[in-house]
Amino acid sequence: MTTATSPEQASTTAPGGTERTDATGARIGVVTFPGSLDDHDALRAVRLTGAEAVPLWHASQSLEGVDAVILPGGFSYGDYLRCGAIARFSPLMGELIEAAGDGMPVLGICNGFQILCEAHLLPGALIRNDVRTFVCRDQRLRVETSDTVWTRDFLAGEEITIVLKNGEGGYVADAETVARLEGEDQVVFRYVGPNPNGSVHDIAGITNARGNVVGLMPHPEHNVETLTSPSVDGRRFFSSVIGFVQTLR
Ligand SMILES: NC(=O)CC[C@H](N)C(=O)O
Repeated sequence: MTTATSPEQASTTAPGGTERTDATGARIGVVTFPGSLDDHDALRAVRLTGAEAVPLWHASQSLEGVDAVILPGGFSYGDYLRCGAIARFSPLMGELIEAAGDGMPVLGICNGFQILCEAHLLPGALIRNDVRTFVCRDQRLRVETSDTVWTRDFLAGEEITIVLKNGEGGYVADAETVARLEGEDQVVFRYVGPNPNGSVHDIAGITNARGNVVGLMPHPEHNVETLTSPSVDGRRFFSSVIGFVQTLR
């Protein structure tokens, strides 16, 4: 356990640890699948914003009492079949689907978003970028709604910069689903400027109807420190959910 008195100080703890920062009392789990890449950055971002970061293993059947869960980016199961198609059947996903149904906050980042779609916690699918190449860039986004547990600390209409890096980021869904997402305020993020991957309606991220499950292709966990990033806009994803968890206490 760290004796840090601020989230900044708490960020000096080693990656992968479970130290409680005591800054907020929130416990946020990050699931590691075989092939996950960004789990350590997600754990670090959680600590940096003042919550306890809890590493969760995909083959476990316990969410260890966490308040919220992040499915991180990467290449789970080597992207075989389709991105996220195998990870969706990991034992922990059964627990996660049940917990999400009960209102637990769940954030899927890139490969995590792909897994959430494969698990039908979010509608639609992610397909190969229309440019047929892996895209990696600082991406301008518009926050379309602050009415989710992961975007409470943003203003609707605000523009932010978050890293985008994927090969299969084209969001698709049938016309009826897209109309429902648009009509029910479930499009959470939209690409600003040239569409980087062919996503329908420039959609970069969506939420379920309840606003507790959010998936997006860009990577907020990489935009939390000025040393490595042109923006720290990613921090507010984590502060949003921490604030939400605190309202439940
Ligand atoms: N950064 C990621 O999570 C990549 C996701 C997936 N492997 C893709 O290339 O689309």
